[in-house]
Amino acid sequence: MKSDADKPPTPPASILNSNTHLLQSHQEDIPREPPTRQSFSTELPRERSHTITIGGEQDDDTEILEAVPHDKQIFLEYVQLNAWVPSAAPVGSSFIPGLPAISIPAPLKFWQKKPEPDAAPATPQSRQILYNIQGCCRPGEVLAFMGPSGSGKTSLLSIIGARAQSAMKRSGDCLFNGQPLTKKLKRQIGYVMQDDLFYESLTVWETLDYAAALRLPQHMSKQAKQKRVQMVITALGLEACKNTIIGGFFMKGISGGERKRASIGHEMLINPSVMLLDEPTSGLDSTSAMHLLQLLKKLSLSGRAIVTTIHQPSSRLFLQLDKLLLLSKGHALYYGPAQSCDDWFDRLGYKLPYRVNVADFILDLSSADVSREDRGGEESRMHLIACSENYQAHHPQDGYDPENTTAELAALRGSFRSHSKSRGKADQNQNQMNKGDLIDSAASLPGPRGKGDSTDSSSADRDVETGHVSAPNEAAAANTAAQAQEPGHVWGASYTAQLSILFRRSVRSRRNATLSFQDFALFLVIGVLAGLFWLQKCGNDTVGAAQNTLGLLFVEALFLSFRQMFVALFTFPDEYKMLLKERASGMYRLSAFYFARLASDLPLDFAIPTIFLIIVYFMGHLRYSAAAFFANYFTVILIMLVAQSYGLFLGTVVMNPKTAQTLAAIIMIVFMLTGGYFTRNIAVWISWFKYLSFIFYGYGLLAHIEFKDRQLYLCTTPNANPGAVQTFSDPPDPQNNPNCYPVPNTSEALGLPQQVNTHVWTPINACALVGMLILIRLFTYMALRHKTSQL
Ligand SMILES: Nc1ncnc2c1ncn2[C@@H]1O[C@H](COP(=O)(O)OP(=O)(O)OP(=O)(O)O)[C@@H](O)[C@H]1O
Repeated sequence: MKSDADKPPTPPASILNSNTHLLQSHQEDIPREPPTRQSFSTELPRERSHTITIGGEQDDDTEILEAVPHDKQIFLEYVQLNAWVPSAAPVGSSFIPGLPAISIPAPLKFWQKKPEPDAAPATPQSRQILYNIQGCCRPGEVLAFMGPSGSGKTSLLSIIGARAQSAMKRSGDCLFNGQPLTKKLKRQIGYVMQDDLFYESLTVWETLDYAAALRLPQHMSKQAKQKRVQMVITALGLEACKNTIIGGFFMKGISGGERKRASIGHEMLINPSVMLLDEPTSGLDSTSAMHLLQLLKKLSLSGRAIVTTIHQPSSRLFLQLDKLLLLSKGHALYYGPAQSCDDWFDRLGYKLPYRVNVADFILDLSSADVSREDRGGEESRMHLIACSENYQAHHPQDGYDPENTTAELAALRGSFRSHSKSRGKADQNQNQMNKGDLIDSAASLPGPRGKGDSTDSSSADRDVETGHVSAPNEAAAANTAAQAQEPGHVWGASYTAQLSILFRRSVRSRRNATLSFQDFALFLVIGVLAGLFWLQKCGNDTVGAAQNTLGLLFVEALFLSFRQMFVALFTFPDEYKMLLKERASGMYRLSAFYFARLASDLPLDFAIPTIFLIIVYFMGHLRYSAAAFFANYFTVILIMLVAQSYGLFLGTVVMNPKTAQTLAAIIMIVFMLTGGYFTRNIAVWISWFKYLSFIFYGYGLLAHIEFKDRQLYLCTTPNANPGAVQTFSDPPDPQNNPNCYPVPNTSEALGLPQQVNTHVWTPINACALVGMLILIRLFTYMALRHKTSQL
């Protein structure tokens, strides 16, 4: 029996009245009683025929999404999840991120100190960030992951949503209706990331419209898809900003909160059966956050399982949650009905202080910020973890049941009291708890051993040592079976539709970046300058003028390819995160994205250099013939495309822009030097470089176009040394000038590495460029596929 002194003081009437008012205003959403075990029955909610509406006065009649039919509802379980991340950069880390580290043979590691005999063991290569986490979320529930920063919420969510980074090793299972995640199921899951990734130049409407076109089923008409977009926009209160661009660092667009809502809308479009949200309320004011949580609650009530991480909810937000998993440094500190967590901690001796928000209190507990007379903060945290893990070993699904636990909790308390006496005071500064001790002590309690058996964790540890991510055999078999049963790969849009939508989106998303004034000015200025440098220096048939022309041809090839290669370096790194996000949602095929992205560059690839080429061609007096002009034009475009391919390839393989730029500069210099203009008699052992150089083939081709079947003349001036070449005073009409005589071999006279007057080199050069273009683009595609293969 509690004495009167133990009772909390009665709050003032004003607070009671305001709370009553609050409860009345949300009485549909806020449970009056804490959920009991019955409210988490294993039965899935029945199919509802009605559509649901968002709360709030103006939106009362707005349909958001249809209820999820019974056969599409998903029951989500995560079983014995452990995760490890690299704790330090691996020894011999890779020069090129993404490629395996180069291992240096031991005899060459001469700079390494010999290990001292008594030195401490080497730093472990991985750090465990999740420990035996388990639980479930049924359709109709909102499950929240809470915990201090770095406790593992995002990691856990990313594992459940199959978005974890490849660097993260993991063991355990995530089951969706008892099956591992298949690609088809993945399309029924909406995943809202912590970072809101969008194309900055697209408006909110365009963003959602393209997403709807790609993600919604093919049988839906365009009008139906647009209606869905409008519904989502209205439901999320984005009407006012629907025609505003998303924006980014350089262009101001919609606000952070609107961006977050657009992210949620992006996932709501597909009417998902499961929604996973990482910090959806961050950046929102408390009213918007409340509306969002109400919306999630309503979405759950129409047959969806909603799992969200949430950082520091207000008491109002906290009341919207059905279930809670409280994490502390990767351990579960509490798992069960959200509204019963204070009861759990109360029974373990950690009473919620009066007028303290329960969310704040439990975050303090998980940060080891709450202590008792007999136990410090860290010791309390470890004690609570052990109690929670032991309890979950007995009740792996639903966690704490307030109605049926008193005896077990009493046993837990008794066990820990005797355990801590025998063990002495734990080291409060210990960073990682000695899990073995505590679990063993908890395991000694009566009752069935659940999946939290410590032997499991030791086997998981073994997995990490071998670098292998374990998965139980049955799960692996079920996975194979599930994938075998999967009826085809159903994409939202057909392949051609994907190509067309992605092409249009790609062109639109770069409308601000492309054909900018700077680009136009760059080509105009460089074109005019180059034209002025070569004005009146070329244009007749003397060897001197031809040598000037060769310089111009080389600059033509070099300037455009330099620029194109360096621009292309950033193409895929810039869009990589977006690609990962969209591919993880199963929005389109990689090849559709790849071809659409490349095709969307083509109009500009042709348009931009045209200004430069026309100016240079005519000011530089290149060959006056339509055939020669177009041949020159298309050759330069081809050279540019090959340079662009090199850039795309480097950017994809390396991803780190700084490293990619360094490599690109080295490659360009080598290709330039071996291109045939600067160095003409290279030593044989190094001259093979030229066969990799697109400049070598391109320059050769341009020289063929310009000088093929043209008779050149070598001119001398009277009284000059015989054979002296006149570079600045070549006569305009060498054919009729007695001081000029025809050269028998144009290539030799010009010092060209290739014969211009044979029919062999033109097709060789053209084929080499086309072959390079195809091959490098194929390699780029393969590299991109490899980079995204974790999805
Ligand atoms: N790829 C990684 N490499 C190294 N450490 C990682 C990696 N991913 C996660 N971690 C570490 O794992 C721990 C959990 O990170 P996680 O992002 O899941 O925490 P969180 O609870 O979501 O934090 P926050 O609330 O601040 O977002 C952190 O200590 C983090 O540094």
